[in-house]
Amino acid sequence: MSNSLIPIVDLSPFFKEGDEEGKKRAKEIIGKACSESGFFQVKNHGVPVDLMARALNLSKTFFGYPNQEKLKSSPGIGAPLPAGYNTQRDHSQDKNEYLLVFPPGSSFNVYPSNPPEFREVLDETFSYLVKLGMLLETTLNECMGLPPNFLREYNNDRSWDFMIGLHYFPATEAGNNGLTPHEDGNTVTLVFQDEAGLEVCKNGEWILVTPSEGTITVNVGDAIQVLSNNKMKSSTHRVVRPKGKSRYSYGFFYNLHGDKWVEPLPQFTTEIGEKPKYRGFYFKDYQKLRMRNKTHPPERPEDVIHITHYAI
Ligand SMILES: O=C(O)CCC(=O)C(=O)O
Ligand SMILES: [Fe+2]
Repeated sequence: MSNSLIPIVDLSPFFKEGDEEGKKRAKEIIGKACSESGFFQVKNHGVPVDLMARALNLSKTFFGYPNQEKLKSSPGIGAPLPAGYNTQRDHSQDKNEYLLVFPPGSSFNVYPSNPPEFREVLDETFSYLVKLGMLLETTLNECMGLPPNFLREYNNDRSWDFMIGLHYFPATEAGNNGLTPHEDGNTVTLVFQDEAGLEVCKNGEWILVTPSEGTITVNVGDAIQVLSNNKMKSSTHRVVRPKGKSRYSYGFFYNLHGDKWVEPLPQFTTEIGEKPKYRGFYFKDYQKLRMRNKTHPPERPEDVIHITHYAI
């Protein structure tokens, strides 16, 4: 396993005037990656590298606290997803604990009060990742050949974006699963990690994403796959826990507001004479079904809800 199959895209041309050639090159790599595996990495992405390192270090400190302290930030009710500190149920195959936050200022958020600077760093990291999500969405818009700003205008409400700080327990004799193979439901996910463990499926093979400082991995989610009628691929990935050490990561989910209607766009169906491969749905219904997979894991794996639930 190696990650030479996962392209690393230099985004610096998007942060300076004039480098049209550099932008074009980056877009070509991104377009190809999104239509093949739905997965690539980015560097020079505008998110300060030292901020990413601080966020990882602070989450290490937080998850190292006794449960009593962590449980002080247990989720309230009413949010689309449980904001705050969460553990997996004992029988869950996913062996991690996590802290979930919505955008800075969201009334759903339940921040830990310790370590004291954690809240500010979470908010700052979130704000940078939103900007990166927007840049990648604009790039995808172009790769998909959509009218300028189409995705930006469709996905114009940022209140359902969320970020999770994850702590995976070290692998044991009993198993090394961290997260079972899955696709993300949203539009675009950004991940950074301190230890290897994230693997992506390409042509039926699992490829390890080796962490390198300052690099962010990007994967396309189900919403883009549906809108593009499968032109873009929602990446299948999993997390394998390393032996003898904990693993920390952040996942940022550039999302859709729950009231958005998701269905294959005419550009990928009627306008080119192709049948839609999915029926339409409200995003909140899909997100709820996916959350239920976690809170009430079905006994039979075939009963876990995936995007195929809406396939025609
Ligand atoms: O922890 C990671 O590296 C990936 C997390 C992930 O895939 C997810 O939360 O959906
Ligand atoms: Fe994921």
